[in-house]
Order: sequence, then structure tokens, then C-alpha cells
Amino acid sequence: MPQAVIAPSILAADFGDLAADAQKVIDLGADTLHVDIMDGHFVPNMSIGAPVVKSLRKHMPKVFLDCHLMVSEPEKWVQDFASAGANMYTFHVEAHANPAALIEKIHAAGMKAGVAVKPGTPVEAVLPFADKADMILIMTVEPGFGGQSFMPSVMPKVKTLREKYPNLDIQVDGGLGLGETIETAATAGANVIVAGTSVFAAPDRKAVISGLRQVVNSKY
Ligand SMILES: O=C(CO)[C@H](O)[C@H](O)COP(=O)(O)O
Ligand SMILES: [Fe+2]
Repeated sequence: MPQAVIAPSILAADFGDLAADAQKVIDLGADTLHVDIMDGHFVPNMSIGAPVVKSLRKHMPKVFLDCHLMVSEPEKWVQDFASAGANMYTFHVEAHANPAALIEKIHAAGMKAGVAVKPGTPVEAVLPFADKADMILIMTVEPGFGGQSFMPSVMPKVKTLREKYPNLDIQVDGGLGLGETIETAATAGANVIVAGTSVFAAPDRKAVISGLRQVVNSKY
């Protein structure tokens, strides 16, 4: 299993002071930033778009920006996000008829490509793309909102992927923090850990980031 990647979700950051709050978690040991994009259509909520990524990029030239597109027309925004400075563009398999072609388009635009699945979508929907994409995201909550409860019921999807692809980056997103949730996700084989509320709301963010990393890295 690849090494841990700890990706705080800026959905839980202070949007009024975003670059500074995001920089803090990087300084405290986070590897990347997870940027949640919601269009109010694929999910029943709206968040931010490419202009915010562009501004963040200006403030943090070197930080890896992992963008999670919860949008109905993911092919529409590839160039905007590439131009804005996104490093990874993760789209939902439920939102596109030809994921392989979209992965190629994302790569051609100079970004890494991720493919996400909602909790109700079987893992078979992403298996054909696991060797083309740079990462598979198994959602551990219904996409659309931060601060929800982790769903252990999706762990068999993580296990199946890890058994078939020992070196794949497998991301989990939603409701993760220290304790039972990270233990369960890491045991199943997840190595890229998104954590919004548990990091940004913690009195000791550094301890949460290093604790998550330690649990993942103890599994291999
Ligand atoms: O994609 C998401 C929601 O759709 C977020 O990344 C996720 O919810 C992270 O937030 P938290 O750790 O607070 O659950
Ligand atoms: Fe996300």
C-alpha cells in the first residue's frame, strides 16, 4: 500500500481568510489541500469554483491542490481548473458517460485524474478505470456537505480495490478523524485521507494530521 497522504478539506476552513487558514494546515504537516467544488445540481449544495483555486494558487505556488468536482458536467471545467493551477481533477463516475475519455482530457490538460464514486454506486463502476486514473475516491458520506458521519458500509469497496491494485492511491472522503473511522479506513486499505471538520475544528490540528498519518502508515 502506498504511503499516507493527508488532505485537509478546505470546505471546513475559514473562507473569509482562506489562504492563511489553508497555509496553516500545510505548515502543520498536511501533504495536500482537498478542494470541494459543488454546483448545486450534482449535489444539493454550492461551494466554490476555479477563481478560488486561482487565488489560492497565487498565495501558495507549491501546494498540491486536489480538486473534487461534485458537478454534473465535469468535462466542462477541465481547462478552467488546469489554467487556475489545479494539480488533480477528480470527477464522479456517475456524472460522465465516458470516464476513460475524460481521464485522457484531464491528463492532456496537465493534471492528474481522479475518479470518485458515491456510497450507493458499486465499485465495479470504477474498476475499469483504476489503471488509467491516478486515484480512485471512495466517498464515505453522501457528497454535498461537510461534517457528516463516516459510513463504514462502503469499506468493502476499498478492500476490493486494494486487493486488486496494491499500489493505487485510494482516497476516502467524509467523516474521517482520529479513532475508529481512520482505523477502519486504513485497515480496509485507504491511504489518501480527506479530513475537513476533524482537522480545521481541532484545538490541536497538528496532532490530528500526524495521528491520521501514523494510523495509515502502520498498516503496511
Ligand atoms: O466531499 C466532501 C463532501 O461532499 C468533503 O470533502 C467532505 O465532507 C470532508 O468534510 P468532513 O471531513 O467534514 O466530512
Ligand atoms: Fe471532497
